[in-house]
Amino acid sequence: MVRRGTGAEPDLLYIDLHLIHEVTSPQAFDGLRLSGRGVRRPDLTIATEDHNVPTIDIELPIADPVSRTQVDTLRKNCAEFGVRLHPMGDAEQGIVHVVGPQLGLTQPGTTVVCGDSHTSTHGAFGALAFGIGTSEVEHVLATQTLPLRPFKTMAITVDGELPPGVTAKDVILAVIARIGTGGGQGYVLEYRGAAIEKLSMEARMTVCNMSIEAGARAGMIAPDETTFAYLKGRPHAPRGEQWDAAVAAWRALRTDDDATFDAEVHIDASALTPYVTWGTNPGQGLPLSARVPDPEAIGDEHERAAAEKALSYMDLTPGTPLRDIHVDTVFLGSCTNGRIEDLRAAADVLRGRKVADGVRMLVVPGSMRVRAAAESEGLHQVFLDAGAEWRQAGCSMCLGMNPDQLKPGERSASTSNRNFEGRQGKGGRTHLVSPLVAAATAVRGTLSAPEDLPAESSTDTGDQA
Ligand SMILES: CC(C)[C@H](C(=O)O)[C@@H](O)C(=O)O
Ligand code: SF4
Repeated sequence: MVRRGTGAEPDLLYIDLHLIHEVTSPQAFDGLRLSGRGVRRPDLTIATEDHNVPTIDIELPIADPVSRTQVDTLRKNCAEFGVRLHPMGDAEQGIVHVVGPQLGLTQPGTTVVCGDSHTSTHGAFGALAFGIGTSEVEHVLATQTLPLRPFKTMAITVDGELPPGVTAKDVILAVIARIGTGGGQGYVLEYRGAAIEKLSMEARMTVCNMSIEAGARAGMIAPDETTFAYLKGRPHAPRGEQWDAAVAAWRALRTDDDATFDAEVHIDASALTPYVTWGTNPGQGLPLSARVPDPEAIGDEHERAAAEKALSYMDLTPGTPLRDIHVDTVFLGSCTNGRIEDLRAAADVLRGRKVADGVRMLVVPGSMRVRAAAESEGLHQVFLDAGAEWRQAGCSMCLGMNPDQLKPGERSASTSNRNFEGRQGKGGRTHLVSPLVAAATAVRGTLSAPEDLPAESSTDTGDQA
């Protein structure tokens, strides 16, 4: 089979959607200014403030001078170059990877880029979506194109049915534990199989979001009825006849049944259980029912050394049941798990229960729209009644570029995607978990699944009616 573009020259891709945030755009705009260029397609470019924004007191000026400068610079750049911006407090503001899909901007068959590694999220729609560096951001701003060499292809087939309580987050943590943080390098991953087809769009985004944590630039899922139903009626989705034509074209995008891949991985969904990470990269994960691994038992020298280093940073002893690990912080949010279904799942666990003494739980919706939806369903009240904090939208403690950080030595259960050393604050320790595990952990104070919780002590006698 001859593959187009395998020669020395890269292909030149036209970019259908360019997402921008405050962290990776300032030098790109500076570059445009220096060379006297404008933004080629402001209509295909959209910006939001997410990384540096505080999640409380957002009506006040940003206290941290670095964050304030980042956000002010984005505002100035967007005004000068005519780029649509959703600033802090705006009804459409939020994490860039939550905002694009919810506006219906992310569509099947399109090319989506952003100066952000988790752009892979948008692949859930059957888009080719990947993160780019700041010089590439400048290139796309100036030309709306990007030179690119083809990737290798990897099929990740998740067959069977997920057991109750096992979520998209557990699927992707299990995938990364299997193939490793370098396993996807050079590949675009296609997630397929019965268990993937059954996932909602939000769950598919959770899976594709973490493709980058397996080393892949992008991950995708074939568009289907679930995709079309999600998109229909969204502000930027096609309408009327254009909608019908679009759906007809999108239906043709699926991978052929007889397609071959450069690599294949098979996972049996029915064998999966809730997953948590014990180490300092997203591949260092195990079923919640397991124990902290013993580096001595790891054959591969490299992996053994990495495990030793990780356990020392995480202050964990081999053999400790993962369920016995105490946390002091629970973070529910991020572009991995900060959508309305994630909040609903966690609220279902927390309803009628309390966050354990000594545990702080932060609930940070992925966007202002998610926040509004949660409030209209009363979820915020469930979180507040349980003793959690209900915040404004942004990246928040996913990486702590705002005041939401772990203190040195603090330990979190976090629904985000990276557990690197210091990721959530200098000296902080992170266990990556699903929203269900996050909520149950908040109640028990140690890493837990909802099934570990005693039945709700309901005071509702049902005689009010
Ligand atoms: C700040 C940004 C460049 C970074 C990324 O590329 O992913 C961030 O979003 C992250 O999650 O670490
Ligand atoms: S939520 Fe986290 S992973 Fe997502 S864009 Fe923000 S910092 Fe990056």
